[in-house]
Amino acid sequence: MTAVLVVDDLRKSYPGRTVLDGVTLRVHEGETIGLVGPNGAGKTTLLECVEGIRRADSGSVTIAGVTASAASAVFHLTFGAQLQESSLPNRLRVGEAMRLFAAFYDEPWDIDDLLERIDLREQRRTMYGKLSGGQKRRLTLALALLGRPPMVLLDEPTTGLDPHARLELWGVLERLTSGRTAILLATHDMHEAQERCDRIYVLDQARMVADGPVSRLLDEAGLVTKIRLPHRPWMDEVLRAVPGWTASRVVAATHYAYGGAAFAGDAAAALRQHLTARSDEHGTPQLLAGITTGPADLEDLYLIRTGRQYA
Ligand SMILES: Nc1ncnc2c1ncn2[C@@H]1O[C@H](COP(=O)(O)OP(=O)(O)OP(=O)(O)O)[C@@H](O)[C@H]1O
Repeated sequence: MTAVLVVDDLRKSYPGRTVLDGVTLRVHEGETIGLVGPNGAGKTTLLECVEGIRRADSGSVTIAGVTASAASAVFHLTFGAQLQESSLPNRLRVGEAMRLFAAFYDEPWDIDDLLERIDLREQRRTMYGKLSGGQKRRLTLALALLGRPPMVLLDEPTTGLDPHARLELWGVLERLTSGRTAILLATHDMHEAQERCDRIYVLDQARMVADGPVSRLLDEAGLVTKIRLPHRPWMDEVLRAVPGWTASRVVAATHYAYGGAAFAGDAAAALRQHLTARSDEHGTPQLLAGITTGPADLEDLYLIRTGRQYA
């Protein structure tokens, strides 16, 4: 597979703070890649360095073989971007915005066709300020893709949208990229990232702490099965005796115990056995009734890799 975006050993510091500490990343043709990480992890800074609007201290960024540079018109044709603050003048009409942006490109998308695909044909004469949040987001996404770039960068594109508007936006993205355009998506929505992305990069405290397809990351981290049960102070001691247990997370009075493949089969039964012994001792029979078992997901991996609670 051809790499469209190549980021190598990117470093960026602000006075007294390192924001990117040797970040390396690849996005290949047609891939949808998720970039996740806690607030302040450096995601926006990374996207800004990729777009050439922020200069890194060292390292390199190329898109479609062109080196990132704010001044290079050729570089700006290699990608489209929908940023957190993407916005247009309130009085600009939908059709006017399309024509304005189309003028930047040699072979832009046909405007009527594009309006149809983003379901804004009837809003052609509507001013940007009068559109709903979902319509605004569909329009700015279409403008990012109007020049048919090989790559698109999206910074939290669905944040603040209701579930229908989110689905509509994903529909638009699929219709406009058709599996050809490389997509880098920064998001806080773990379910969306798991469902939509081919691979995930987890950025935490300026470094990439995990990268790969979600199923492989979960497997490697030993996070296949999740058992949820009421927490007791002696729970870790009991779990250490259960084969396959890899990690735990405690939130308020709930204990989340994780395990790899070996944990999946009889772990809940083994756990029940261990707990039965302790339950008698501690008089907590309701513990057994509170056990639920299910698959671990990207949110679990994220919380464990970027949280400060380790097993
Ligand atoms: N121009 C700047 N000067 C100094 N510090 C900055 C500047 N821009 C960002 N930072 C700091 O760099 C760190 C990373 O910020 P960044 O916006 O890249 O994180 P993020 O992962 O995108 O966060 P969020 O998920 O909240 O959008 C933060 O601590 C932020 O305060």
